[in-house]
Amino acid sequence: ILRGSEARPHLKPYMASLQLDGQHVCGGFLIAPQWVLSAAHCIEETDGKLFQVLLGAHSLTEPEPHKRLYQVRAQFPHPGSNIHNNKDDLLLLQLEEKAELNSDVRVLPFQREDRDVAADTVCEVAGWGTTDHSGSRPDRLQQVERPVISRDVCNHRTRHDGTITHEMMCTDSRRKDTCKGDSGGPLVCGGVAEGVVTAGSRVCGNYKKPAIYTRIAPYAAWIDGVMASADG
Ligand SMILES: O=C(O)c1[nH]c2ccc(F)cc2c1NC(=O)[C@H]1C[C@@H]1c1ccccc1
Repeated sequence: ILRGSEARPHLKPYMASLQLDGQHVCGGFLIAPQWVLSAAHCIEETDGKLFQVLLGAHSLTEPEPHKRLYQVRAQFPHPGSNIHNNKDDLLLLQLEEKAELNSDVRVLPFQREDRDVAADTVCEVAGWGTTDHSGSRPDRLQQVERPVISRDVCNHRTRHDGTITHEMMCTDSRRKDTCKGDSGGPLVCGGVAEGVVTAGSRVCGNYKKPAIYTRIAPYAAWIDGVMASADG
């Protein structure tokens, strides 16, 4: 998160850190007791290893009352996701067991109505991603508020030039922005997850390249289907 601020500890109890060998790779969030939603690009360099999911955390390193690292039983990248573009950039992770829900670990509802969030709506996004252009990595969860920009503005040829589909949305990236390591985290508007930070490589903090999110509503049926099939 560029030019944001430290989140109030444990006030975003849905936040997850996807880790490999104890290292934060991407964000994610709890959508059900045994399920975390993130971005498919995040598995590109895991060469088949499963993530571990840290829940209940504010600091990535300090001991905290409800902090717990969960093993992942299975990972389900959206079948349409690929390394060449940002399409269908969603990843579902089934935890080895149901997360223990408490004041620091909570499910976040996601939008099921497929309707664009109005431009200028101010949403919030959080993560343990880079906080400056030298690539500093924070220990504690950061957050920032960003206004939604319309798909037409985001698709302008000087911005993302027509690559933003109906299944994507954008927020203004002038100065304050998401950045590497924030991908997979939720864009929260009015207390509901509307988008997932895309994980394709992207310049951060440049107003000419707005932040891109995968809208969640268009994928509600896919999400429900995977959870139902895997839960048995
Ligand atoms: O965050 C992303 O957009 C993104 N997209 C990817 C694609 C492949 C992939 F193998 C990884 C990623 C990845 N995450 C990262 O590189 C994370 C490791 C870097 C990081 C930044 C800040 C703080 C901690 C760790």
